[in-house]
Amino acid sequence: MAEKDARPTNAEQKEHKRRVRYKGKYPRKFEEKYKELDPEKYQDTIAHVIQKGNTPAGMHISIMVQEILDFLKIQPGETGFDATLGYGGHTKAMLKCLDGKGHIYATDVDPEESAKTKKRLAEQGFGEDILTIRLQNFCTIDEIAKEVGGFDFILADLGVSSMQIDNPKRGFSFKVDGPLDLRLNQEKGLSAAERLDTISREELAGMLYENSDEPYCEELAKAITDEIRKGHRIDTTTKLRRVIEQTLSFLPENKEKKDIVRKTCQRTFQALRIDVNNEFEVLYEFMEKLPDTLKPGGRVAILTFHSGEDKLVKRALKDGYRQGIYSEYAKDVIRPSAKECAQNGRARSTKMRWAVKAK
Ligand SMILES: C[S@@+](CC[C@H](N)C(=O)[O-])C[C@H]1O[C@@H](n2cnc3c(N)ncnc32)[C@H](O)[C@@H]1O
Repeated sequence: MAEKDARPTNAEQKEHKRRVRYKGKYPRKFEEKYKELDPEKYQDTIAHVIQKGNTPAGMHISIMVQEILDFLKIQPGETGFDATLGYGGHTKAMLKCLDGKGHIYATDVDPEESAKTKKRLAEQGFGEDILTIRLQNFCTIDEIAKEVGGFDFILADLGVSSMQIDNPKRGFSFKVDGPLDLRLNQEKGLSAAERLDTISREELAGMLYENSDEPYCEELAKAITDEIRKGHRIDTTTKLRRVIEQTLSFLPENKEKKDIVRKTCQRTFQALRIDVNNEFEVLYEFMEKLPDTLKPGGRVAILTFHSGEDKLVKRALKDGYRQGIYSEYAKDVIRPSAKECAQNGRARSTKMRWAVKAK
């Protein structure tokens, strides 16, 4: 049998209206990812994105959850502290161990994300009877501990959440264009762009070296401060990335160059983020106060994401052990499994350390 002619007839052609331009199956912009931005409502889409090894927009996949729970051994009736609430994934896992008895106090400095997490957890049955969320820096842990009589367990999952990294308005990622902000709380302090406005070449080189071990710190500091002195403000993520690319243009054109540029961008953004949020200062203060906030036999687990953080945590726990404050501490770091790293690329740089307060 001959196939029917699929071409349109003259009449059909006359009626033909121009189709609306096909925008593509997937939203390109962060704000258009409506399904992912409301993850609890679109569970299938979210499961699919996670299964492909990606983190859905507006969500954070908690790292080393089982390893943390195995170490903390949370019992119903205990009182805990989650220093870094974020999306609340770890908080929720720890709350489940309480089985309705006990309490968790959680802090975060991000007003935008912590409000969303508070609402989400309350809707899932974790209201103020069992969970208290404070918009506070974790270095104020001593104030909360004093109020509640100390903690049986503490978790700190340092750094930034995926929601913060993925939101272009926050300026954490060099991969998308946005204001060069990098503050965990955009309502307080100077943005990274404002910090660069007045920084000297020497101070910037020192910041890049101290915060990220940046090998091209001198070249980058010169290029960035020269650009600003010429009146070209570096106030977007793209502008900073371009200066970095230009500074490294002397590198031979080979397959390693792309990787070097990417890593230099990562380190530069990290150094600025550490600086504008005083990350080392507050972590140091937290580690100093930590022993007095733990009850005898209390457990603490800390996840770090770069060598500066890890060194600081390791030293504080080791010193505490030597002084007899901790009865045990992690002499070696615990790493996420290969399976977890394959499923969540953001887990690859994670190191977990722990300690137990002497009785
Ligand atoms: C890696 S995320 C935590 C993710 C969380 N554990 C989860 O499972 O969803 C780190 C969070 O800590 C917060 N944060 C970073 N430094 C902080 C500080 N000094 N005080 C309080 N919160 C802080 C960030 O705003 C971010 O939300």
